[in-house]
Amino acid sequence: MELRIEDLTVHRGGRVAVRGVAFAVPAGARVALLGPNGAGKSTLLAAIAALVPRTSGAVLLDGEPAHRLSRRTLARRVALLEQHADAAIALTAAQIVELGLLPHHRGHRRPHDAAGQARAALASVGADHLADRDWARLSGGERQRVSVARALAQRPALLLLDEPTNHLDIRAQLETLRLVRSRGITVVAALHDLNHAAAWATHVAVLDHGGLVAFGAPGEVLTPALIARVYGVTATVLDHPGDGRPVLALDPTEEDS
Ligand SMILES: Nc1ncnc2c1ncn2[C@@H]1O[C@H](COP(=O)(O)OP(=O)(O)OP(=O)(O)O)[C@@H](O)[C@H]1O
Repeated sequence: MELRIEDLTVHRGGRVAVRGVAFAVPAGARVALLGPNGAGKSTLLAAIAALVPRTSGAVLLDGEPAHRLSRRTLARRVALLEQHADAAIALTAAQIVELGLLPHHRGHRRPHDAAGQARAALASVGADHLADRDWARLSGGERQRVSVARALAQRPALLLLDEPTNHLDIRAQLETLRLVRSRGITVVAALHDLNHAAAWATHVAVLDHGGLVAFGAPGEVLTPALIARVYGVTATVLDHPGDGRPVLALDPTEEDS
């Protein structure tokens, strides 16, 4: 799905959280959404999914304004993995994943192979062993894997991920990013790890105080000057000895250390 964001402004709690953001990516792009805490990443993701109202501007999904689509149509096309999953739900992991199939139900009928689809989605994130466990009793990382499975079970054309590697061990982080890449769908992921962004994304969008301060290919955007300006961190960009992709070595700047 092609994603186009036009001059998008969003208020939260009476303050501007996203300010005049505009960028466009073709179908199949992987966008790493970067920026310090409070920069507006979660708000932008929620606004793309039309879960928070826009103040002005537009989100176009394959050219159609998202705010004109019905909830059900949106849910069939766009999945959002939120940052903080609600733990207080009395369902098993498999039942949580089945919730991802809801937009594809016909009327009130659940697909006949819903359980199989849920198990397959769990298996794809290496979490089939969790299927019958209580969601509320899973560890943070286990819950994160199940949430990714639920989002994939939704079969979206646009996948929005808010810190998808949160709580995951390093292997699970890399596998999760590889898994969503293998789907070939458009993905926008808020990330804090600049090296994950450099290795995984086709495009990088950097937010600061709600505004878009840089957008482009990772190698063009993730410069020491940009990283110092936005994060107050000294970066040295190295070439990965294997494939030459940029690898960032990071240190706090003098005044922040
Ligand atoms: N529900 C809300 N009500 C009021 N203000 C909010 C709400 N959610 C976010 N904000 C404010 O909007 C701004 C952007 O927050 P947002 O969560 O989008 O940032 P973020 O880049 O995702 O941050 P983080 O990296 O810490 O998750 C912040 O100033 C935040 O305090």
